[in-house]
Amino acid sequence: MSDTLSEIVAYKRSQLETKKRKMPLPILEAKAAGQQAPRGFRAALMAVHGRHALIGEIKKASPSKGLIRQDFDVPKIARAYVNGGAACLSVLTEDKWFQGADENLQIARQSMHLPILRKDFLVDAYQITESRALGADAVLLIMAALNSYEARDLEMMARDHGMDVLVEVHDEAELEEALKLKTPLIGINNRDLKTLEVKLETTERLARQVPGDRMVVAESGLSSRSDLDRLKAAGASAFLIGETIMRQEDVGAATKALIG
Ligand SMILES: O=C(O)c1ccccc1NCC(=O)[C@H](O)[C@H](O)COP(=O)(O)O
Repeated sequence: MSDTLSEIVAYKRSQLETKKRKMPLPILEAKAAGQQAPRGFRAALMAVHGRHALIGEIKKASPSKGLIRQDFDVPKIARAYVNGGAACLSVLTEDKWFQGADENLQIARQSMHLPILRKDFLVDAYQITESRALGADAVLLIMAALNSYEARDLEMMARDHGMDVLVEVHDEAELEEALKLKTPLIGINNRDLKTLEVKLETTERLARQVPGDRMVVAESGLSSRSDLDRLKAAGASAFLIGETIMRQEDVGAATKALIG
C-alpha cells in the first residue's frame, strides 16, 4: 500500500464496516428506492452540440494540491456551473484527501437540475446503493482499483439502480478490461492515480483505441480551451474539469471561457 490510490482505497474499505453498521443495507435500499429517478448523465453529455460538453467538478482539495478552494459554497458553485453552460456535474464525496462530503452531493442536486456523477472510490456493492440513496445519477468506476469481476458486478448494480457508469482508465490494460463492460462512457484519466503525474498525451494515446460506439471523457489536468480543442481532435467528446475552475472566483465565467 505505497501509492496514493491504494492508500485511498484502503481507507475507503476501512470505513465500510462502520457505515454498514450505522445504516444497514435494507434501510439504505429503501432510501435509494425513495429517491427521484436518475437524471440521464450520458444523455445530457450527448445532447451538447456546437460547444464542448463539460462535466464541472465540485472539488475542495486533492491529494496532489491540498486545499484548492477556501470559499466553498456548494449550492453557489453548482448553480454557477449551470449558468456557465456545464452539461453535468461531478461531486467529490471522499472526505480525507478531497475534503468532500456525501451531503455535498445531496445539496448540489437540490440546487440545480443537471445530472450528477458521484466522484469517489467505489469498491463495494454497498457504495453503489449508497450513491443512489444520496441521489447520484451516475457513478465512477476506477479500473485501477477493481478487478474485472468487481467492475462487472458494480456496473450491473449501478445499471439496476438506473445510474449511468463512467468507467475510468489510465492505460491500455485497463482500457481492454473497461471495453468488456456495457457502459459507453469511457473516462481517460490524464492523471496517474498512483504517481499523480499528469500527461494529456494519455488521452491522445488511448482515445484512438476506443471504438466509435463509445464516448470518451477526458479527465484531469485540463486548464485551457486549447487543451479541450486538442483532446477533442484526439477523439474526446466530453471533459471533466475540477481544479482549473475551482481556483477561479467566478466559476460561471471560468466555465464559459473553457467551453466556448
Ligand atoms: O486530483 C487528484 O490529485 C487525485 C489524486 C488521486 C486520485 C484521484 C484524484 N483526482 C480525482 C480526479 O479524477 C479529478 O478530480 C478529476 O479528474 C478532475 O481533475 P482536475 O481537473 O485536474 O482537478
